[in-house]
Parts: sequence; C-alpha cells; structure tokens
Amino acid sequence: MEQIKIVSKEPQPQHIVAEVKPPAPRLYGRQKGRPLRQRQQCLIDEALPRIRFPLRDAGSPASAFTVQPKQIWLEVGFGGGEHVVAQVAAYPAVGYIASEVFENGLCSLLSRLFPEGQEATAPLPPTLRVWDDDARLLLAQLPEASLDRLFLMFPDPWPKARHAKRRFVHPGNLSLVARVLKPGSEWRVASDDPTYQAWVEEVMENQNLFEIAEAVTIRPDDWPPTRYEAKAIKAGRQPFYWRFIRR
Ligand SMILES: C[S@@+](CC[C@H](N)C(=O)[O-])C[C@H]1O[C@@H](n2cnc3c(N)ncnc32)[C@H](O)[C@@H]1O
Repeated sequence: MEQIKIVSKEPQPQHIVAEVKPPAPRLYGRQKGRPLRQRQQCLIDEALPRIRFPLRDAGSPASAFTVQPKQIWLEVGFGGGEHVVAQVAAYPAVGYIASEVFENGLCSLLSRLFPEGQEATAPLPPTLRVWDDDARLLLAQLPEASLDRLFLMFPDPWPKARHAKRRFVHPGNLSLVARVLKPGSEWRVASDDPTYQAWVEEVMENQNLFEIAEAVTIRPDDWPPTRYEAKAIKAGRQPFYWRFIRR
C-alpha cells in the first residue's frame, strides 16, 4: 500500500501528533466567523475537548466510543450538524465521526448536543465523536478499510478553475478516501454547484477505485437534509446526489 505523505509549513494544532502535518492546499475557507457568544465559547472550551475524537484512537477508531460500534461512519464538513444529529439518532449501533473546521459549525453541533440549560459537562452521546480539524489528517491516520461509510454533503465548491485543487473530490484525494473505506462500502456525495457537479462526474468516471452506484437529482429517503441543501433549493439550484461504492 502506497504511503500517504502530507506536508505543509502551517502551525500544528496541539492534538495532532508531530509527524502528521496539515496538507497543502487547504480545502476549506475561514475557520472562524463572527465572535462567539459566552455559551458558544463555553461549549468550545468544555464540551469540545470531551467529545473530540482522540488522535490516539485513530489506529483503533472503535475505541473512541463508549459502546462498541457495529460500523464506523465519517462525515466530512458537517456545517450546522443537522445531518450528523439525524444519522446518529437513526443509527444507534454506528460509531459516527463528525468533522468540521469552521468554529461556528462546531458550535452549532455542540449547541444541538448540549442545549441551553444543559451543562457542557453532561454525558456525551456514546456513538458520536467530533474531529475539529481537516478531515484529511484523520483519514491519513485511520487504518486501511476501517470505515463503513463516508459522507461529503455539499462540499465547498471552489468554482474557479484555479481553485480546483482545493475541491475535496479530487484525483489527489481519491486514494486517501479509498484506503480507509471497506470494499463494498459507500461514499455519499451531494452538491448543488453546477461546476462541482460536472467535476464530480468527470473525476469519478476517470478512476477505478469506486463504482458509480447512483447519481440522482431527488434526495434518497435515507439521506437527511442539510442546511446548505435547503439554501440551494431555495435559491433555485438543483442538487445532485451520488453513491459511490468502494471496489
Ligand atoms: C458548504 S459547507 C456544507 C456544510 C454541510 N455539509 C451542509 O450540507 O449544510 C462545507 C463545510 O465543509 C467544511 N470543510 C471544508 N473542508 C473541510 C475539511 N477538509 N475537513 C473538515 N471540514 C471541511 C467547511 O468548513 C464547511 O463548513
């Protein structure tokens, strides 16, 4: 198996081990938005460290959960967290790793998990852990064939051609994703951006790690809605939904 080497000069978040370096280029935009309110800051300071997926468990991801999961799923860029919360509620036997780099997105998910009036020290959901960093750093650390499903819901489209290398669905990222997915497992991708849609089609038609199992314009019933999807539909854009199966 080819070794994945990710190197950049960016400073290291403290919970990343020294030999894991953030990849270049960055796939994401801003990490911080409007200043946090007191409650949000409390969630970041007190709840996030408790629910954070510990990098020490990357080699054996099932150990990160308080119950032994039957499967492990990972979501890249959960935004407001509505898809995470719906999936975790619907599939209690699945260990779910939810990743997001944007602080306001993290706060949004944490606020759903620890609503106002509930202490940030309240018991954790046993099957949910949060990776608050670039999902690719974790993907590079997980064992081969350790995930049963991956979600990429409405990724940042980076529509300008000169930014194409920042798109998550990219020939350069496919082996990173394929390595951690079990044969026969599913990678779900949704996008409302016409440039990204055409790009996904092109990238996925020109690879042999995944089979294109489904490409539809009506969201399948077991795909919970997301905030970006709602915005896209309201703005008159037509989302596409793909299921790719790891060969
Ligand atoms: C357009 S938003 C979509 C959010 C959500 N999935 C939805 O459908 O509402 C894309 C999100 O992906 C996050 N993101 C982008 N690259 C990422 C990465 N490499 N690792 C983790 N999160 C990432 C961004 O911060 C952003 O919140």
